[in-house]
Amino acid sequence: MDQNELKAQVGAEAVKYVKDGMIVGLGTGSTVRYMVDALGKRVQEEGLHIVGVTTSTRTTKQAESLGITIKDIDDVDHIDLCIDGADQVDDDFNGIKGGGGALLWEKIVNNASVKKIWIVDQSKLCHRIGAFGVPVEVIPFGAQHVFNRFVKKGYKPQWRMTDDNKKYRTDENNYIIDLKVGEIADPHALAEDLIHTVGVVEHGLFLNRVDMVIVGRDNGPEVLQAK
Ligand SMILES: O=C[C@H](O)[C@H](O)[C@H](O)COP(=O)(O)O
Repeated sequence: MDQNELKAQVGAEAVKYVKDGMIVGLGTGSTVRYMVDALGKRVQEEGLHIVGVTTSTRTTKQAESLGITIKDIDDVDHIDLCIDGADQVDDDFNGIKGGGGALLWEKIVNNASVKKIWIVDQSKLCHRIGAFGVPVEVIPFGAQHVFNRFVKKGYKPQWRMTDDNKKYRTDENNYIIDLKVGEIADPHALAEDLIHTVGVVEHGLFLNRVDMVIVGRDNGPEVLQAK
């Protein structure tokens, strides 16, 4: 199976966990896109009643176009189930997210969710996260100083750029700096350091934040439960 088929496979598998009446957190990314399509199909064909809370304007647009009711996160008091993608997941279920720039809203939705599922194709699994750069969302004011600080710390920062060579802007109009740190020996220590850096809004290290990972494999989806 090619990567897109694996993404479609886990997208279809994940929506089986959505039950009538649920408030569902909808992640962002190319894998989630398949999941939202599959969820839209259930809404249209089975009359499934759910409310979605999205993690990006992209996902809002897609979900609404499929007839999924969307509410603002502050108009719900909790989210029953969040289904999101990830860029890397390690043996301890630590993840890196934010390859699509949605890490801030994703972490807020993750925080408000009772149950959390990630959907990934098999290429995303690793022993230690870090080969995929860690995205860090920073406010524009003084962002170059934050960048310079990361250089001094040896975090090998790179500005996230758009195709037309402008600094990428998130849904909150912030910048993203990707840290090309390589395999991370202590992700908790790095997370602590990043979140205490003035100017940093959030980072893409998602540690102890998932209950189940559905992995797309050639012989069918594999469900991994967090210990
Ligand atoms: O900001 C984007 C999200 O964290 C995505 O869930 C993550 O980057 C994985 O995306 P994809 O399914 O496209 O690989």
